[in-house]
Amino acid sequence: MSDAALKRCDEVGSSKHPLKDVKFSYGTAGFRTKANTLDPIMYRVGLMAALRSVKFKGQYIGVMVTASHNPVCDNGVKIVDPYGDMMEEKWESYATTLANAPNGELAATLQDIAKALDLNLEDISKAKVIYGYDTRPSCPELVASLVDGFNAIGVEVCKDLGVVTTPQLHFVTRCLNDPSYGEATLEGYYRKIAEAFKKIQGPGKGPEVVLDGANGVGAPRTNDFKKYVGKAFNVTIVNDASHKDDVLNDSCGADFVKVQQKAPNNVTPTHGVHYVSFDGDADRVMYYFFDKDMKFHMLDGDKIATLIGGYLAELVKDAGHSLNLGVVQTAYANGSSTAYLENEMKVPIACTPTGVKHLHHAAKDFDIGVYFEANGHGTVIFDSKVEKKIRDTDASKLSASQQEKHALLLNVIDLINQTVGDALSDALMVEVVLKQKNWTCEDWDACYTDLPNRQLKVSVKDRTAVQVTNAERQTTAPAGLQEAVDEAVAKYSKGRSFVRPSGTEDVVRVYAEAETRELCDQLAYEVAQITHRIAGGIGEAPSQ
Ligand SMILES: CC(=O)N[C@H]1[C@@H](OP(=O)(O)O)O[C@H](CO)[C@@H](O)[C@@H]1O
Ligand SMILES: [Mg+2]
Repeated sequence: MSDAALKRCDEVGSSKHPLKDVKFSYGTAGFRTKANTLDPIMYRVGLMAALRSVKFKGQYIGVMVTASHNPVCDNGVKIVDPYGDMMEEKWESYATTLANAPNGELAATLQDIAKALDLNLEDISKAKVIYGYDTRPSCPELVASLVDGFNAIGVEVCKDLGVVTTPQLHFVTRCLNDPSYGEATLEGYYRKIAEAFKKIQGPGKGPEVVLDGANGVGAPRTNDFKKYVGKAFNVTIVNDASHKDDVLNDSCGADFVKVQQKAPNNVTPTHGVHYVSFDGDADRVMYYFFDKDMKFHMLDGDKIATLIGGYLAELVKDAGHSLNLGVVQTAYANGSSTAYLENEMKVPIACTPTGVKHLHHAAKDFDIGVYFEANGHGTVIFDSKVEKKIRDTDASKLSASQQEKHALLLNVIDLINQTVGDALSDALMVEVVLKQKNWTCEDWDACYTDLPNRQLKVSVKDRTAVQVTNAERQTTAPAGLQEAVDEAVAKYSKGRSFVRPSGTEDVVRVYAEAETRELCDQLAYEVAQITHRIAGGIGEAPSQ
C-alpha cells in the first residue's frame, strides 16, 4: 500500500466520514449503537476488514451490517473470519482503537496496528471482502460508508451479498474460502439445506409451522427458501413487514417472545401448530405452542439444545460411532435445563460468558459441541477430524440399522449451519428431531419444566463499574454487590440470580429464577434494587 493510498484513507475519513465525539467499542456483537452515529465507524470497519484479510493472506473476510433484535433506529456491524467464525477476540481491541482514532490519524493508526500485528500493508492489494446487510432503512447509507472504506484502502475484491440473514453471510464467507463446505452463493445455501431436509423428511407434507419473521430479513429469505424445500417445510410466514405499520422487532421476534414470555403480534393460537420466531437478522430462534386450553408454552434455546443434543447423542451411537458430545450454555440457561442435561442426559456441560463467540469457542472442545444461548442463538459444530472420520466411514462394514442411521447422520450434518447460529437451519433441525421421535411440542416440552425466570434492566452511571467472574455468574465489583445478591438469593427456594453489564446496551442486566413465578419476580426486583443502590443506579430504582 503506497503512502498516497494511506493518505487517501485519512483524507476520505476526515472529509466524508469524520468522527464526532462518541466513544465506540467492539463488543459482544461488534459495534452496535444508534444508526445515526455509525457512519465514521462503518468507514473504519472497511479499513479493518481489509487488514484482517491481509492477516489471512487474502482470504475473504465477511462484514455484516445489522443490529439484530435491537430497535429499528439502531444499527451495527461485525466482522466475520474466513471460516465463518466471529472475528478473533484479540483483534477486538485493535478494531476499537481504529474506530476511535482521531480524524487525521487514521493512516498512523493503521500503520501502528499493522506493525503490532506484523502485517505488511503492501498486501492490502490482495485483500478480499464480502458484505451483507439486514432490512433496516439505515443500511444503504451505512453500507456506502463501509464500501468507501474498502475503496480508500484499496481491497482487491469487494463482493456485495445484498440483503441477507447473518448466518447466510457467515455461510457464504466460509464457502468462498472453503468450497468443500458448499457453493458460495445464496442459492448454494438454500440448496444444501433444502436437499438435506427433504432427504430426511421424505416426500410427505410436514406439520404446520407458523413463522414470525420479526418484520426483518428472515421473512423474505425464508420465502426464497420455500421454493427449494417444497411442502416438506409446511410454513406460513407472519410479521413479514408486508403491512405499512409493521416495524422491525416491534411486538414480535425471538427476543420479544423470550423476554415477554408471550406470543408475538399477528399469531392466532391454534393447538397442534408449531410456532417459530426469528430475530431481526435470523440468527436466533424461539419455538412455542398453545396447549388444548390455548395456554402459551415457550420452547427456548435451552429446550432446543436438549432436544437436538439428546437426539444427536442417540443418532451417533446408533450409527456405530463413539464420540464425545457436550453442551455449552451460559449463566442464562434455566437451572432445570442444566439439571436435565446433567442428571438425565448425562452429557458434559460447559458454561461460558454471554456471547456466541464464547460458546462457539468452548464447543470446539468436544467432538460434537451443541451450543445455545437461552435466547435461541446456537448451533452444533463437529470437530473437523471427527466429521471427516464420519464421512469416510466404510458403510458396508456397518449393520443394516447402523447404515440407515449413518446415512441420516450425514444429512443431519449437511442440514446444520456450523458457521454460526442460524434460525432457519435450527428450526429445520427441530422439525427433523420431532418427526424422527414422533413427538409433538407437548412431548418435547415435557422433558423438563423450566423454573420461572425473569430478566430486568438497571440503568447505572457507568456499567463498566460492574465487573464479573466465573462465567459472569458473580460480580467482583463494586464492593459489596455480590454479598448483597447472595444474601437475597439465600432467602428464596431454588433461587438463583446474577448481575452483569450488557455488552450491547447501556444497562446492567439482572437475571433471577426461583421455584414459583411470584418468588422469582420478587427476587428479580430485590436484586435489581440492590444493583441500583450499590452500582450507581440512575433514575428510579426498578419496582414491581
Ligand atoms: C441476555 C441476552 O439475551 N443477551 C444477549 C445480548 O447480549 P448482552 O451482552 O446481554 O447485551 O445480545 C447478544 C448479541 O446478540 C447475545 O449474544 C446475548 O445473548
Ligand atoms: Mg441476532
